[in-house]
Amino acid sequence: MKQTQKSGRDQQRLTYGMDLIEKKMKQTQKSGRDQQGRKYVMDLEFFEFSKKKLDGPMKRLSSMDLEFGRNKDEKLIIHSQKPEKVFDGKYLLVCEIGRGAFGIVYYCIDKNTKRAFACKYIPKNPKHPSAVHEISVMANIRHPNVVSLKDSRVDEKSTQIVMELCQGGDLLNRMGDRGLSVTCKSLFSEPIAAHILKSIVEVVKEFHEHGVMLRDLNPRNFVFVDNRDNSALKAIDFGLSIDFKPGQRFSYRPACTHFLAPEVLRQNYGPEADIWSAGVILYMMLGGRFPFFAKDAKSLEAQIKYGFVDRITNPWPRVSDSAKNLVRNMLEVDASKRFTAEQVLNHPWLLVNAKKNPTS
Ligand SMILES: Nc1ncnc2c1ncn2[C@@H]1O[C@H](COP(=O)(O)OP(=O)(O)OP(=O)(O)O)[C@@H](O)[C@H]1O
Repeated sequence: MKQTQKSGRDQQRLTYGMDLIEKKMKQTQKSGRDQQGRKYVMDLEFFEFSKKKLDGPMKRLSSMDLEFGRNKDEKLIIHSQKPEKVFDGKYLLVCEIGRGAFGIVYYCIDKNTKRAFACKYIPKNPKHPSAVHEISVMANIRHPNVVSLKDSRVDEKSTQIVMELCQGGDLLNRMGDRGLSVTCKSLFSEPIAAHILKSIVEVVKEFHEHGVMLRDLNPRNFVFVDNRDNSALKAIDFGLSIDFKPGQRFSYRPACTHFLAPEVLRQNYGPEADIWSAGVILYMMLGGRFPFFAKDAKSLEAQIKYGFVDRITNPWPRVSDSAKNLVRNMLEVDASKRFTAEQVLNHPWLLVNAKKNPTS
């Protein structure tokens, strides 16, 4: 009896893991957008299946592999080793769900409560000493649009962060699904764009009130809780965030150039730069493409510093004047004249549209 229950549970886990991988692979195939060459790893040993029981799933996985594997980096990897234990085995790492420059994020299960979470595993890296800051930011800033911290641990080898699991993909993927840079259409209706912008700028406001600048505000760092159109949006990844005092200036330049404010490129900036990055996201949602785009990094930087954004050609004639006004005030080259988070949240376009049903 016990055995039957156990294998039923294992089967459920396996089905879940397979679905997750298949979904991820389909997304990647559909958008063809895995420039980072991410590998999706499922730890089959975790399921404690006997060789015989694994035969079926293995066949299925390897056929998917053959179908999918156009180049080596996109291949599905079947892992035969258990990932490193986290929290002395308090959590089970099921499979990888994301990977950034510094950390690997796993789908994990709390063995006691059986609830699912995301666990970010950051190997010790002398070039990235701020993992502890990331934990303190998550512990101090509790907000409905900020992914919540469940557990954290720092040891001599790594930093481990267990947090709320968001399964709706990131904002950049969602924009890609809706034709970012492919169609000359707005990616979202104005009410949906307003709901998304409100969530983002609420996060900026909360951070700035806590004296923390996000610095790495871009659509990859906002994830949806689920796949619904009106899903809640949550900020993740605070590895580059930094505490600031009023008037303090910074010079460190993050990598994500498309979202950087002109003053960040000049390496002399303060928290106003977060609003510029949110303005770039608003522009993309309404305009269907990046506001600044160039073949090489040098011309891209020149465009950003000059700050001209097209609000005339398609789809802009169909976008409301009020929305265009907000875009202009967020993408203001002069940081001292740029809207603050408070001003964005009180802009008539946001107030009116964020009240509307987001599925409209
Ligand atoms: N709470 C979460 N729920 C679901 N997926 C998540 C969660 N946190 C992170 N991810 C996924 O893992 C990926 C990597 O996470 P994250 O951006 O925090 O790592 P990083 O190493 O700090 O990245 P970066 O290169 O941007 O510094 C994200 O892009 C996202 O797809």
